[in-house]
Amino acid sequence: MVFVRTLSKVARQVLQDPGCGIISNDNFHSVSFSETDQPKVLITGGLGQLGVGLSKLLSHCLQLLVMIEVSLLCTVGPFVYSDILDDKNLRGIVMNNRITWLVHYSALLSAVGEANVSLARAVNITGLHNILDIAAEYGLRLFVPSTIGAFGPTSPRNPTPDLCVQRPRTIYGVSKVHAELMGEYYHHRYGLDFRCLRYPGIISSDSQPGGGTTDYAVQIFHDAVKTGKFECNLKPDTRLPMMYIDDCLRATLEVMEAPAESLTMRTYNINAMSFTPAELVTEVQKHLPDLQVTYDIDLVRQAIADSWPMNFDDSKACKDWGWKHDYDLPELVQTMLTFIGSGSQTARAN
Ligand SMILES: NC(=O)C1=CN([C@@H]2O[C@H](COP(=O)(O)OP(=O)(O)OC[C@H]3O[C@@H](n4cnc5c(N)ncnc54)[C@H](O)[C@@H]3O)[C@@H](O)[C@H]2O)C=CC1
Ligand SMILES: CC(=O)[C@H](N)C(=O)O
Repeated sequence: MVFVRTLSKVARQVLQDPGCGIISNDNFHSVSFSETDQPKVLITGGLGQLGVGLSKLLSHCLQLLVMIEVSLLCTVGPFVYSDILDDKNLRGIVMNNRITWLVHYSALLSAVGEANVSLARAVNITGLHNILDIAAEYGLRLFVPSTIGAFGPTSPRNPTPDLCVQRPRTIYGVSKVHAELMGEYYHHRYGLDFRCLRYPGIISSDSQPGGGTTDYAVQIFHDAVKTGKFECNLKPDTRLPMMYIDDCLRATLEVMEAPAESLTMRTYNINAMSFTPAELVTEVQKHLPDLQVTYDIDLVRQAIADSWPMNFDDSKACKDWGWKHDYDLPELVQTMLTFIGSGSQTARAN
């Protein structure tokens, strides 16, 4: 049970250092975070792929976790309805819940962003402006994820370093470069405690992917288990950096907890593995040899993928705050099939 392993790792950390995770309403006095206060975490985009993962993880350690969503459905934790564009409402949520850490996951991903540029611009850019202002005003520690999508065809692709040309060709990528730069600007200008990781494509079993270019690497597991057939929308030799969600969430908590003096930058690449659809199929077929795979290329997604990094250089994250991934491709596939396989058996039994 790999997920449990990650949970217990975080739980262990929390027990050893009460300042790093447990929330107590009793001893909370200030809205500004200090090393002795315990964080109260607000997650925006709480029902997305990453928000579900992080809120599940933190709900085991934290007594208060607030999530913001555009819909009223709720899985875990206290839950607040709000549009990221409604800055007045956001301010009220932060103030009333005495939030100290904000994890800003609300966004439109790369493929859906291209299908609705004006909405992506509003959510990813105006939404970010709201979050930055509120975080600066209330002295919050702010995490905003960036992505491999923040690079473009003129960036070095194999490997892609932290600092290089960034000229993405999607509204998603443009909004993420904007987020990196605005966060760093607010840090230098106003002292905002802004922290940002560039995630690879994230793979998880307990929610559906939200309209990205790397979605195929999640969908294959669901289709392989349910139907034994998978139609891939990227070419078989398209190489992209990927990461299992447990590694991604652990990296996020580690960078949030890192002492400020250990951070020589505010935006870091993180890396785990890098594979093509063909390599992923081969690994899945080691467990499900009857899996049939066909290719029907989505031209929009393919063009995006061809402009993204093939390998990510995360040496700065390793050096500054000790980042190290746990999952490589074989463990990822084994874990995904175990979770999705057992989930579908339970569903069939019910
Ligand atoms: N999943 C991945 O592979 C990667 C994700 N990221 C970043 O991580 C973050 C979370 O990604 P995912 O969870 O995969 O995305 P997702 O698409 O699964 O979830 C995004 C969430 O944002 C919410 N949202 C959209 N419009 C909103 C609005 N107006 N107000 C409030 N909430 C709104 C959606 O309801 C959804 O729950 C995003 O910022 C994304 O750019 C970065 C790199 C890779
Ligand atoms: C890598 C990402 O940022 C996301 N999964 C997408 O494909 O848009």
